[in-house]
Amino acid sequence: MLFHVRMDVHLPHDLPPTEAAEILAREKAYSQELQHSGKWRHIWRLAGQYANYSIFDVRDNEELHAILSGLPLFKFMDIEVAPLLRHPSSIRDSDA
Ligand SMILES: O=C(O)CC1=CCC(=O)O1
Repeated sequence: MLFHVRMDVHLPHDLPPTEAAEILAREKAYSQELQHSGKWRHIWRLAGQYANYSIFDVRDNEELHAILSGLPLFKFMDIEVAPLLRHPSSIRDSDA
C-alpha cells in the first residue's frame, strides 16, 4: 500500500546541540535503510520549511505506524498520513 506522509519537525530550542546531532544522525541512518529496502520510496524537502513529503510503500497501516513511530525524531514531529490509490485517469501502467 502506498501512503503520502507529511512530517513537520519541531526540535526544542533548548535541546543540547550534541543530542540534536545524535538524533539527526540516527534519523538519517533509519531513513536511508528504509529507502534502500524500498519501503520509503521518496523523501522531499518542503522549500523553506523544516518538513518533508514522503511516499511509503508498506504492507498495511500497521507497518506504516511501526515505521513512523520508530523514527528517532518521532516525538518532535507532527505527522499527517494520506493513503493513496491509483487514479482512474492515470496514464501509467504501474506506480513505479
Ligand atoms: O529532516 C526531515 O525532514 C526529517 C527526516 C526524516 C527522515 C530524515 O532523514 O529526516
